[in-house]
Amino acid sequence: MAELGNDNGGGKGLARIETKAEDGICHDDSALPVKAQTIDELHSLQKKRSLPSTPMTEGLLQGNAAFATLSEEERHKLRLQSISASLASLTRETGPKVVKGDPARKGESSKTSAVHHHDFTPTISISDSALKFTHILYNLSPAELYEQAIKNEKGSFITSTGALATLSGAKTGRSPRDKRIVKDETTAEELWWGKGSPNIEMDEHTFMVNRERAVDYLNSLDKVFVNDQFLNWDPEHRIKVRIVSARAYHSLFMHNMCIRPTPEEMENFGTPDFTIYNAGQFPCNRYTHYMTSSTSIDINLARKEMVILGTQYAGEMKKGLFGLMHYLMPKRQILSLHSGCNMGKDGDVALFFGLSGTGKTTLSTDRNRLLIGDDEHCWSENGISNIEGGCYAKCIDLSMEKEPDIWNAIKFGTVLENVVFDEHTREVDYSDNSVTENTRAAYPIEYIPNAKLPCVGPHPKNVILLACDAFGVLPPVSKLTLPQTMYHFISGYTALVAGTEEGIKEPQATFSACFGAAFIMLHPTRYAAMLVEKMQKYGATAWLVNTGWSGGRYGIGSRIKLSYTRKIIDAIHSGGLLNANYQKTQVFGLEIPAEVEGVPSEILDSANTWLDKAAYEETLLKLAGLFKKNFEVFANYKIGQDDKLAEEILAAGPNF
Ligand SMILES: Nc1ncnc2c1ncn2[C@@H]1O[C@H](COP(=O)(O)OP(=O)(O)O)[C@@H](O)[C@H]1O
Ligand SMILES: C=C(OP(=O)(O)O)C(=O)O
Ligand SMILES: [Ca+2]
Ligand SMILES: [Mn+2]
Repeated sequence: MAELGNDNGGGKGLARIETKAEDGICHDDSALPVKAQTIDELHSLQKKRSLPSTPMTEGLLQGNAAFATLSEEERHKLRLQSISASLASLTRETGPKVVKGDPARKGESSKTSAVHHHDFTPTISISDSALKFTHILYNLSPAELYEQAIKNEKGSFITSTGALATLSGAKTGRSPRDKRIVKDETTAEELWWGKGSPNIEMDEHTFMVNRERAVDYLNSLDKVFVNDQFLNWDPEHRIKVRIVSARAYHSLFMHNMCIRPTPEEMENFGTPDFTIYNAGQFPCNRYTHYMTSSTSIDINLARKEMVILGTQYAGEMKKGLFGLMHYLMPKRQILSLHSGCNMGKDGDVALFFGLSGTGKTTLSTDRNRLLIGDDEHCWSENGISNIEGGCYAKCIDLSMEKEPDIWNAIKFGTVLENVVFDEHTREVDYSDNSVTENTRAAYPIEYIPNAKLPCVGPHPKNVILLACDAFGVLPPVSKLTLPQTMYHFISGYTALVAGTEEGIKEPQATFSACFGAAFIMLHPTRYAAMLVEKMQKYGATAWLVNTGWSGGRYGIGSRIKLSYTRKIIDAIHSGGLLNANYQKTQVFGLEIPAEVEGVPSEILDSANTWLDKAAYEETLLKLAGLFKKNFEVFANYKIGQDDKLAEEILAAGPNF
């Protein structure tokens, strides 16, 4: 065995290999050694502390004047106190002791300012849980949330394009039957209750039982995530929301979906206007009054709180907040809309209404236009504003060719829910529905290259009602009169196919008032009246677009090609379609154009596309009957100021 050296220090170990800088050999050794004395110190050098946020100027602090005079440290302390108060429960009356930062990284954070809340006299005896700390992971960045998710949440992986793949658990869609709204003296008067309404009541006490269950669960954890963010890009009507959740997946989802505050806005956030407690991993107690399953989504408008138990589907949070906006905004004469929205280069704005899966996200994301938002908007005196800061796209069968902008948005920072990927390459197979048909991508709106920032625009020129008609009888496009617009807006029709099992399944007609009955709080006619008033005032034209079947119902015909639908939408935007020759259809009385550039004319009248004419007639009448039956509940309602309008709307439905 060769000798390694000659200065063997008395058998204490291996001899040192001598390297001399001046012999010109070991160049890679010539750099200065690291400054750190220990491994821990070395690791502490890896992460640079974020710069303190920009000094505040007077103007930015309107309404938060008290905050302005405080030092950075005092503001941090106030924030922790506010979070502690958010997490107050019966066992810990003033909230837990909260510490900023990850418990796994003890001593690393230079700002572990804890808030101890035990200088009060407890009215009930302290429990063990009251003595523990809850670590708060406050407004973490996407990178930090990735690390948290991958370390702690099963089913979290990085995909080949850098997105965070997550599993939402047993629930992969919303649970509207498990949603409850607290009925108190005020909401009993204000909200829409009873037949057809999405608002199922619960009492204040039961809400508190569920709230306590959620808060106790969250407080029992070592750490919880807190997001402080905004809703609504209209600065006059911005709402501050706080989301407390147990999963990094939920925190990243809301980071993407709500409006992200700037560092200054974060410093001066103050008290939230509304708080979500997402304890989705933990079930509700089925023995609690009003509960019919282990899932409960509870909204208390008086307390400005929402509690989630028993479902981890993240869309529940975004749509819960949408419900809140449907309550708050009409009080300010602002119309809240379940719609996508985009704007042409010349400033022409279009709204896309439609139920889930009808194409709001797909069609509002358009290479040639600026994206204002894909799902939730407000129409005020100031024009249109997006409520959210991100998009939530369906990804089943997503392809680069058909939807390039959505495809490219699936990168670092994007949450990919319930998709299936190759275990080695981590390439996603968008055609795989093994987990669910409702696979989703949530990304910040700026991931779409032609997003309109800030997400606001002028009053709309076109209002497009989307229906995915699996019966295959509605025409691909028709121009609507104002009463027809109201009729179809209040009806809120779409028909999807029930299941994904083999074999032909009957299409299921769905009627959802205002194209979003699950989220509205007031009677549909209240929103409809506002829509009429605004469309008249600003001269908008409405269109009904069938993004569903043609040539026969589901199982016989086929879905209208996305490329044709896009051509139709192009013709609406350009104004060209206004000049087409129109002809009225039977039964529904819809005005259909003879020609649309780039679309085969024979498909424009659905009757032409069916081989079996008798089956067409029969299916048409069947659907018309379903419309009629659905509208019965609205027949006696007044819309707007004059009675004539209500009559006209009723007459604008199918006639047979
Ligand atoms: N003709 C069409 N028009 C619109 N979408 C279509 C069409 N054909 C197929 N699709 C698919 O339907 C789905 C529409 O979903 P999405 O745009 O997310 O709906 P929403 O945002 O209204 O919930 C997408 O997966 C899209 O690719
Ligand atoms: C998130 C949802 O919205 P949409 O399908 O309309 O995009 C939903 O309805 O659960
Ligand atoms: Ca939606
Ligand atoms: Mn959508």
